[in-house]
Amino acid sequence: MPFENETTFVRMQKQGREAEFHERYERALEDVRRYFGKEYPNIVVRDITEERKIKDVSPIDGSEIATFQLASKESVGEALDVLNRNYRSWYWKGYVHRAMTFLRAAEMLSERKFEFAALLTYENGKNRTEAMADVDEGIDFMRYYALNLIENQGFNRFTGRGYDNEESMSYMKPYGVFAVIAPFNFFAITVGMTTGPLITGNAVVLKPSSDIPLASYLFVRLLHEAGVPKEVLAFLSGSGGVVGTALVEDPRIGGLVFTGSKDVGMKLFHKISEKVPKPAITEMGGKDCVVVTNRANLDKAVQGVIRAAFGYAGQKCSAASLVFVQSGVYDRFLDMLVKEASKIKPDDPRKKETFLNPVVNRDAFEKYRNLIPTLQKEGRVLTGARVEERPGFYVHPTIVADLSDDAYTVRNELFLPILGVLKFSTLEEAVRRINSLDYGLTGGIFSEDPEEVRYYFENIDVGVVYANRARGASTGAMVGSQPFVGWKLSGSTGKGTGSYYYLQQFLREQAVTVAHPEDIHP
Ligand SMILES: NC(=O)c1ccc[n+]([C@@H]2O[C@H](COP(=O)([O-])OP(=O)(O)OC[C@H]3O[C@@H](n4cnc5c(N)ncnc54)[C@H](O)[C@@H]3O)[C@@H](O)[C@H]2O)c1
Ligand SMILES: N[C@@H](CCC=O)C(=O)O
Repeated sequence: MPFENETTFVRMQKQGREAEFHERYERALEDVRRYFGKEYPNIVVRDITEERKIKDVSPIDGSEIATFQLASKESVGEALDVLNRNYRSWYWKGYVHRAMTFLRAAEMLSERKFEFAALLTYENGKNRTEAMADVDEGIDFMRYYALNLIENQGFNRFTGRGYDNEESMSYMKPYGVFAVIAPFNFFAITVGMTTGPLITGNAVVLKPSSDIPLASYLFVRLLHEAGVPKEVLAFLSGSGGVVGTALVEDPRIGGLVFTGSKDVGMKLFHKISEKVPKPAITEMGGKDCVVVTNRANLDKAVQGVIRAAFGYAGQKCSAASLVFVQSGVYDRFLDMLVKEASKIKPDDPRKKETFLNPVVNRDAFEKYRNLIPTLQKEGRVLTGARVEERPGFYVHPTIVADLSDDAYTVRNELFLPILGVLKFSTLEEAVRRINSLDYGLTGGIFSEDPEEVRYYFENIDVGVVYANRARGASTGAMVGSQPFVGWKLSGSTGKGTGSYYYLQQFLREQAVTVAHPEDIHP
C-alpha cells in the first residue's frame, strides 16, 4: 500500500465537490456543539475526576466550550505505574499488529475528519481549510508511520555471525513510557507525537495543550476504540508546570517527546536527563526568514510571504516572521506587500471567506497589544498594529519595516501575525544574517536565478527550505515529502517528523546472540 497524503480540500475541489466540502463542514459546526457545556475526565484506564478544573475557551468569542481536569501528581503517579506494567505486552503484540491498529485509527479519523476540523475551529480558531489540512496531516502521520514500520520490519535486522557458532539479531525495543507534551497550534502534532512512541511499542501519557483539550480527548478515545489498550495510553489534561514537571522528574518515565516553545522545551530537555540519560525529542520554536532577491518574481513572492506570515495568524512554527529584501526591489516589494496585507481583516473563522482567524487566547491577544509600542519604536509600522474591540481575540496583520538585526522583533519568536522586513545588499550577507539567529526551522527564497537558489540551499542553516513557493514561502510541509525538522534552537534531534528517521528515535537497540554448540557450523 503506497503512502498518499489525505489533502481533503484540494481533492474535493479537483473532483468538483467544493460545495459538498463546505456543506459538510458547516453541518459539522452545528453537530459538534453536542460536545459543548460538559465536563470531561482524565483517563488512566478508568475515568478520573480531579479536584481542580480548567476551562476550554473558544478564541472566536471567548465563550466556554467545556471543562477539563487539572491533573494532580497522584494521577501522574498512577498513570506511570499502570503504563510501566503494561507496555511490554503491547510491544510483544508485534509491529504488524501495532501498525494495523494505527492504520485502522487513521481510517476512523478520516471518517470523522469534518467533525474534528469543526472542533478545531472552535478550539484553536483555525479557518475551515487550515483546520481540515491539520486533521489531514494527523491522518497522514498515522499512515506514514504505520507503513514505515512495516516496510522496515520494525527496524529489526539479522546482523550475522560474529563467530561461526553464533547467530545475532539487532532488535529495536521500546524505552517504556513516553511523556507526550503537545502544543496548541497543530492537532496533527498531538496525533504524530502520540503515534510515534505507541506504534513502536512504548506506552504514552498524553498531556494535551489546554487550548485543544477536547479534540485531543476525542482522539485518545478514538485510539482506544481502534484497539490501543487503555493500559498503554493515558490522558492527563492540566497545567504544563504541574503535569509536565511531574512526568519528566519521575524515574519511571522512559523518554519525552515535546513540541512547543524553546523556553519550556529546553527546560524539559535538561530536566529529564538530570540523573539518567533519556531520549528527549524536543521540537521548538522558529524565527523563519524568507529572502526576496532582485531576481525574484515579486507577484509570487508577495503571495508566498502573505500566506506564510499571516496564515493561521502567524501561529505556525513555520510562519514567515522576517523577510529579507534585496535593495533593488525593496521599495517596490514593500508597496505590493503592504497593499495585499491591508486588504486582510481578521474575522470569525467559521465564515467561508475568512482567511485571518483570531489568535488563540487572551494571553496571545495581550502579548500582541503589549508589543505595539516596541514595534513602533524599533521600525516603521506600515500596516496593522491594532486590535479589534469585540468579543474574541482579533488582531490585525502587521508589517514593520527597516528593522535592525539586534531588534527585539528580529531576535525573538513572536508567534503572532507580525512580519518584520529587513533590507540586504548581497545574498551572501542575507544568508550570514539569517544564520546568526538562534533558530533554524524553516525558510524560503524567491529568485528566478538557479545559481542564487543553489547558493541559498547550500549555505542556509535551516531544517526545511523552499524556493519560489507561492502557496506558502516557509509553511505547509507535507508528511512524507517534506520531513519537518528544526536545526539549532528549533529542535534537539536533527531528525524530522513525517520522516523516514522519526520512529527510530523511540527505540533502543538490543543485540541478541545465541551461541550454538561449536560443531554445528564446521
Ligand atoms: N518545531 C516544531 O515542529 C514546532 C511545531 C509546532 C509548534 N512549535 C512551537 O510551539 C510553540 C507554540 O506552542 P505553545 O504555545 O503550545 O507552546 P508552550 O511551550 O507554551 O506549550 C507547549 C506544551 O508545554 C506545556 N508546558 C508549558 N509550560 C510547561 C512547563 N513549565 N513544564 C512542562 N510543560 C509545560 C503546555 O501546557 C503545552 O502542553 C511555538 O514556540 C512554536 O514555534 C514548534
Ligand atoms: N508543519 C507545519 C508547521 C507546524 C508547526 O507549527 C508547516 O509546515 O507549516
